[in-house]
This record gives sequence, C-alpha cells and structure tokens, in this order.
Amino acid sequence: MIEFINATKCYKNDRIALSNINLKINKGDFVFLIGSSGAGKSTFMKLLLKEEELTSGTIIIDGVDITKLPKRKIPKLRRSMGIVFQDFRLLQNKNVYDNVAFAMQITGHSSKEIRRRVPSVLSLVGLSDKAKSYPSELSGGEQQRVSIARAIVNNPTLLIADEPTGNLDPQTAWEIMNLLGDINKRGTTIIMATHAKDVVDKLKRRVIALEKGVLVRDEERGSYENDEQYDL
Ligand SMILES: Nc1ncnc2c1ncn2[C@@H]1O[C@H](COP(=O)(O)OP(=O)(O)OP(=O)(O)O)[C@@H](O)[C@H]1O
Repeated sequence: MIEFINATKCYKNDRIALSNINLKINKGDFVFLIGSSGAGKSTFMKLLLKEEELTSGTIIIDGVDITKLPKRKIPKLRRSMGIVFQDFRLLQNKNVYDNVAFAMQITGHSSKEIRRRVPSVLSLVGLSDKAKSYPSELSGGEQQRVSIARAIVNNPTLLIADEPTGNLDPQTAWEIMNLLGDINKRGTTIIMATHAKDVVDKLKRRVIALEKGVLVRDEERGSYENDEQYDL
C-alpha cells in the first residue's frame, strides 16, 4: 500500500531529515514510528500528506507515485488520510457533533450523509452523549476521541497519528490505544509516531525506528528499545 524507495529529504538548510529510506507498509498494518526528537518522524508523516516534498527517491501509495502527483490531485490524496495530533486541534467554537460534521462538509458530503454518518462515528468513539458539548467542556481523553472521530468520519484508508497519547494520563492513553486498535481491526492502516515506551512495549506491533533520519530498525513485533543482545 505505502512504499518508500530510496527516500531522502533534505530541508533548505541542508539538514538531512530522512536519509535513503526503504520500507513497505501494507494495508491494515499498525505501525509505531519511533525515534528521539529530530529523528525525522514528523517529516515522514508530512511527506505522506504531501506537505513536504522528497529531495530524491519515491513514495508510492496504492500504486501511485505521489512525488509526481499533480497539485490538483493532492486534496483527493489527503482525503484518503485522517490525521490525529497530540494537541487535538478541535474547533473551540463548535460542539462535538459540529467538529466532526465539519470534516464531512468540507469534503462535500450532503446533509443527509452527514446526519447519518456523524452519530454512528460518535457512537464508535463512545461519545454519543457528548454530541452537544464544546471542547472546553471535555476531558483530554474525550477531546482526543472527538479528534479521532473527525479523522475517521470520511472513511480514510490511512490514519496518521502524531503522538496521540502525548497529552494524556496513562489510563486515558490506554483507552485511546484501544480505540485505535478497534479502528485498525476494521481495516484502517495506522501509522503512529510516539515516545510512549510502555505503549510500544506492551502492544508488540511493528516498530519502525529512525535515528537522525536513518531507518535503524524495522521489526514486526518490536519494542521501544533495541532488544538485541550483544556479546561483550
Ligand atoms: N521546515 C524545516 N526546515 C528545516 N529543517 C527542518 C524543518 N522541519 C524539520 N527540520 C529538521 O529535520 C530534522 C527532522 O525533524 P522532524 O520534525 O521530522 O523530527 P521528529 O522526529 O518529528 O521530532 P519530534 O519528536 O521532536 O517531533 C530535524 O533535524 C529538524 O530540525
């Protein structure tokens, strides 16, 4: 589904953010993207969204080389992806229902489709009874559920989550991880950048580790730190 081939990204200041990355992510995968600050995780996600362009190499999504995608096709590419951020980024002047409905309005869905789909997504994330609440009236975990509802309401094939548990207490973080697990089980591919060692270690999902822009580890059932034992 997603393939990086010799993908290199240098920013204008000549800083190499990603260096010759080669990897494949299959449809339905759940991938943790880990690495210390500055390792290249955000750059990786921005390249998928075409918010940044590769310096060399190729990224193929569903058979399409997105580095060659004409500008007019970028909105369609982005519509196939949902994004969740650490800081939720909800519209404060809209209630829960309208925050989610807005994502459908801007992608041109009819009021009928919106009235049908929004309640079912709010039910999926466990927020049916908060539809009329405003973001300021919700806990952090509830706000993250709204942002997840907004990200999946248009049925994306890929969900990109940038530290989605970063602002949450451990218990709430686990609830959000369970929700992401449920969404993944329904077939959505998930790429999640995280620093949450306990989450990565417990869930034993695929781990892609970056260090200074280099892919240093890609394990099918990985942990946060490299478990390899070295002979002394
Ligand atoms: N717009 C930019 N212009 C120049 N350099 C940039 C830009 N964005 C990122 N970089 C550099 O590219 C490298 C990778 O940054 P990136 O934001 O991808 O890291 P990250 O792994 O997401 O870090 P964090 O965990 O702190 O979010 C860093 O050295 C950073 O300083």
